Amino acid sequence: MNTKYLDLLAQKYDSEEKVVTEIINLKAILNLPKGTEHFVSDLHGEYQAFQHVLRNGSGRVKEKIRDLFEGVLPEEELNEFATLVYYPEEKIKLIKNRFDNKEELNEWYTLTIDRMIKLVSYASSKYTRSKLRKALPAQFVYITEELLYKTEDITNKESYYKKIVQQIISLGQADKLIIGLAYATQKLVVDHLHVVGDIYDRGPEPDKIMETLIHYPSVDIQWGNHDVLWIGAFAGSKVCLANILRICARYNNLEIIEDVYGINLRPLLNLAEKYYEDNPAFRPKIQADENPSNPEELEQITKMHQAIAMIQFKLESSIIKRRPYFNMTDRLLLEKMDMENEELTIHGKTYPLENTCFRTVDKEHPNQLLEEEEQVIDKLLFSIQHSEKLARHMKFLMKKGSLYLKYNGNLLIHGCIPIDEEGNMETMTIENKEYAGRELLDIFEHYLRHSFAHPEETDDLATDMVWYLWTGEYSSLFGKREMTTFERYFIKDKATHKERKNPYFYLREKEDICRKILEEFDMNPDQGHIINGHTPVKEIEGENPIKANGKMVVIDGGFSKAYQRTTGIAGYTLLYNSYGMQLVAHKHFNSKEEVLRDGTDVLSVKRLVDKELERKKVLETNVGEELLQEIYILNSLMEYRYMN
Ligand SMILES: O=P(O)(O)OC[C@H]1O[C@](O)(COP(=O)(O)O)[C@@H](O)[C@@H]1O
Ligand SMILES: [Mn+2]
Repeated sequence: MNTKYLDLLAQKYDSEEKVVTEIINLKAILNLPKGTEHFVSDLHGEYQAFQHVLRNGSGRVKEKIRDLFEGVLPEEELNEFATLVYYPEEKIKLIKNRFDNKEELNEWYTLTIDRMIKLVSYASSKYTRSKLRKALPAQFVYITEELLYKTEDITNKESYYKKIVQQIISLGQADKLIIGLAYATQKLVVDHLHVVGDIYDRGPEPDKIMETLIHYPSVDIQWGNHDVLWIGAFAGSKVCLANILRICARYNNLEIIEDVYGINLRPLLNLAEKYYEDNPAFRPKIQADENPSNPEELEQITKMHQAIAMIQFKLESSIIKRRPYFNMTDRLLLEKMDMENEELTIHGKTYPLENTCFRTVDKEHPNQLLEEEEQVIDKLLFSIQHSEKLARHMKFLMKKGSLYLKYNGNLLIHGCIPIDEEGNMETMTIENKEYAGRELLDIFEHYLRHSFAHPEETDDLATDMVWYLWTGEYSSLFGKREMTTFERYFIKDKATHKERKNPYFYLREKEDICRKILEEFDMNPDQGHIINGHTPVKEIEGENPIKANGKMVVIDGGFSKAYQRTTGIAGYTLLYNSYGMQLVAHKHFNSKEEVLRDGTDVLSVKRLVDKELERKKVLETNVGEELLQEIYILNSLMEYRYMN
């Protein structure tokens, strides 16, 4: 091994003891049970629901509480205690209101601190002391450790500990300690978070989800089609930009653009006011439980929605033309339609067009942007590329994200692996070279990263490719033959709205197909699973999220409120701990306030995906591999520095 490197390392480990201690520490960690992985997907801006799932660890917190206190505490108190762990600040306030005097409150403090200490101690039992210490509230590490010893039954010290707790209470620190311990529990029940795509679009607060992820100790992201749309917009793709604005208008979420990311929509509004009117097809979808905006505002949004949709359709045409191998010429709908008679022929059938808004479309050159439209989209692009907050969020998406991930033997991917009816990898020719399977995904990712690194390029292949990932036939994120956005706005007949799915979506029910895909990615098909998001599992219709004899798990049950009617539940999440995998189905989440008030929890049916015969250790995980490498290096340092 390079001695320069070892010399450098010796600055950190400057004594024999330090090296030895670290080696022993790492070896000990290798033999601990593997940490719990938590998988979520398709969050779609639903920050509150996501927070809830994070805070309850998909039911892990409740499970630990049950293990400790079931039969000891009545159900109501169990629930109340669980809620305290999820939302400690708010719950403490509510509980405190209940007491008439200090004595009662102090009694509650004493009891609660004791329970919290038991819970933290139990939740940390499979981790090292050092890990526990990191999870504890910094200012209370020493005190908490003292209290934790108590649970190891040193009864003659009883009064000493009572004193500590009393001191904490009388010094006014009890709230802080309880809050700190609650968060420590949340941190301890989950070791690593995987977000299997689609953080953005439809719901109101994707930015807050991003902030949460940025501050989360251990996380990775597999990009979803909606996420790459945002990345594309930031990386210079005007058509991706038009799409994100269109979706925000459609879901009445333009605040994200204006207020959160600070993008000025005035130019778009001016254009919209000039050319568009109210139009039922472009009124935003408003959830029944949300306050509708005032009528004037709704009309403005409806107009902007049309303005940006038309810009999108025009911009798409230029890409389709300059990239013949995207194989999308049948999507050149603006030139295919008969403007005079307001008709469009698709797959040999002619349909009337309704709710049209084609005032900016020139019959001779239907794909041509008006100069005004061009100026608007340029201004918007400038503005979006100069949003500091968006830059921070997009950089994080790039840093922690990838198109697919191999992690602890499983293959995580948002959408699909494009295959044909026989289950063979589909081939796409890009610049005269053929790509399929894993190579295709790798080249997609290569282009996406290139585009991100060159935001000044707006119509090179890499930038166009990001849009292809959003909507192309062989995109591993989209997985459908075409996106029928145009038809959904302008054609009544729902048959034209259907988007034909890649055969992957029915073939993934078969074990041999899943095994083949795992092999394509050099993974062990006996051990591995494929974990997908992207397509809502319709529990209502009896669809099973566990497919292919357990080789395939689909965890999109729809955090997105807009989709809960079709799924019947509010999302699946997956847990993978040392005992195996568990799928958790979440019931509809209304609000944090409801949980706080009623102690109701969106709890969670479990189904076993897989059960390890022997408890899995850190040694057998990705982290374990890294630790082994570290041990190897430390051993080299030991020999080089201290053993001769
Ligand atoms: O429900 P909306 O807003 O019409 O969006 C539908 C579009 O969203 C998509 O389903 C993609 O979004 P998902 O990744 O969430 O499925 C497209 O296939 C479809 O055209
Ligand atoms: Mn998706």
